[in-house]
Amino acid sequence: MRLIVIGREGQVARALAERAPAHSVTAVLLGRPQLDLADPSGIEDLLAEAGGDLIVNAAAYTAVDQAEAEPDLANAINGVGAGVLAGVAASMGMPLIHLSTDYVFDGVGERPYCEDDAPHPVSAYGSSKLLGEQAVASETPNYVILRTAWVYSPFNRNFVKTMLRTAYEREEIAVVADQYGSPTSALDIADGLIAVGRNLLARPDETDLRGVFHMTGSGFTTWADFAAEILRQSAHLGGPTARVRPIATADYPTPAKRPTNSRLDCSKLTRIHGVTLPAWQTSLKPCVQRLIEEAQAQETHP
Ligand SMILES: NC(=O)C1=CN([C@@H]2O[C@H](COP(=O)(O)OP(=O)(O)OC[C@H]3O[C@@H](n4cnc5c(N)ncnc54)[C@H](OP(=O)(O)O)[C@@H]3O)[C@@H](O)[C@H]2O)C=CC1
Ligand SMILES: Cc1cn([C@H]2C[C@H](O)[C@@H](COP(=O)(O)OP(=O)(O)O[C@H]3O[C@@H](C)C(=O)[C@@H](O)[C@H]3O)O2)c(=O)[nH]c1=O
Ligand SMILES: [Mg+2]
Repeated sequence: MRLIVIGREGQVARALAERAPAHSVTAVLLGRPQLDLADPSGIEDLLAEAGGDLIVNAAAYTAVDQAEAEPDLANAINGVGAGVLAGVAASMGMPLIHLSTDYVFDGVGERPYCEDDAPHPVSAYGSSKLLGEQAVASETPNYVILRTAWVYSPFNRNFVKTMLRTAYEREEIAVVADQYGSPTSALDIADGLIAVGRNLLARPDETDLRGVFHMTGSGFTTWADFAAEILRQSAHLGGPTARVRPIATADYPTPAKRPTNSRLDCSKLTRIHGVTLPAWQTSLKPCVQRLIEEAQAQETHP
């Protein structure tokens, strides 16, 4: 299986590149400046040149707060750009796996969200990602949208890296304790996505395998408890640590509103694709260890 992955430096893109060989998969990564989703002319030529069995859209405008100030750019990349890519996938006869987010929901509901619950984004980023879902579904029937959440990895920017970096500088970190969700390792997403991709290629006419699926790490937590676990594991491994002070969302004002309940019900993915991601705490450990080792290596060999 040969994957064409859009997004070169992103967490999921880099995780796919790292995990592909273990699955005997080839991942070809395309990104800016050659391929810009905000300027989708010429995408078809680039994809034809890359050659592949399946397209993965792992590129997105992901700066949640910044998106409030530039919603048009977020919509162009996450909405229009995603749709153009889906149209190209359709015309080339390839399935598309597109990544989406828990932030398409308002988070007001009390239980984990299912795939057919009505989306209702409360941020510009969430709205742009919902536009993308709708654009993908209108361009091709041969798609899987994987909604994931709270993604972390050794790559790019994410909450785990922010907490470890902050712990080097401070003794206490205030973190919101009233938003619930599931931290998800980009490396686990890569493993799960490759399994989904194999199913799509093996059974090209099976409509049940297509559509929207939720895919997060197993179990739920809050950002504050996630932070506490990151710093507990770090301390245990000889890395930086800090106290976590649980605070309310109201005490951490941000430009973008986040859902209170970001929990996603992932049972459809288990049932239809046979994919279940590990418990969030299990996958966190090797990531924290790797980040600490990378930081230590940099200190010793500057
Ligand atoms: N991060 C998270 O917590 C979550 C992410 N998701 C979704 O998962 C997917 C992957 O996210 P993640 O790996 O974390 O993303 P990252 O923020 O790590 O990376 C995003 C990638 O998109 C690329 N990109 C941005 N704009 C464009 C553009 N105009 N044209 C081409 N490429 C562009 C960036 O390129 P460059 O390197 O050039 O900037 C970068 O490589 C996205 O769809 C995201 O919405 C869903 C839930 C949670
Ligand atoms: C850094 C920091 C954040 N927070 C809060 C803010 C926010 O509510 C929460 C997480 O902060 P972040 O900036 O990482 O959150 P955010 O960028 O909103 O993360 C989101 O990114 C997009 C791309 C997604 O799709 C979502 O699934 C989600 O992962 O923690 C604190 O309370 N204290 C802190 O020191
Ligand atoms: Mg952020």
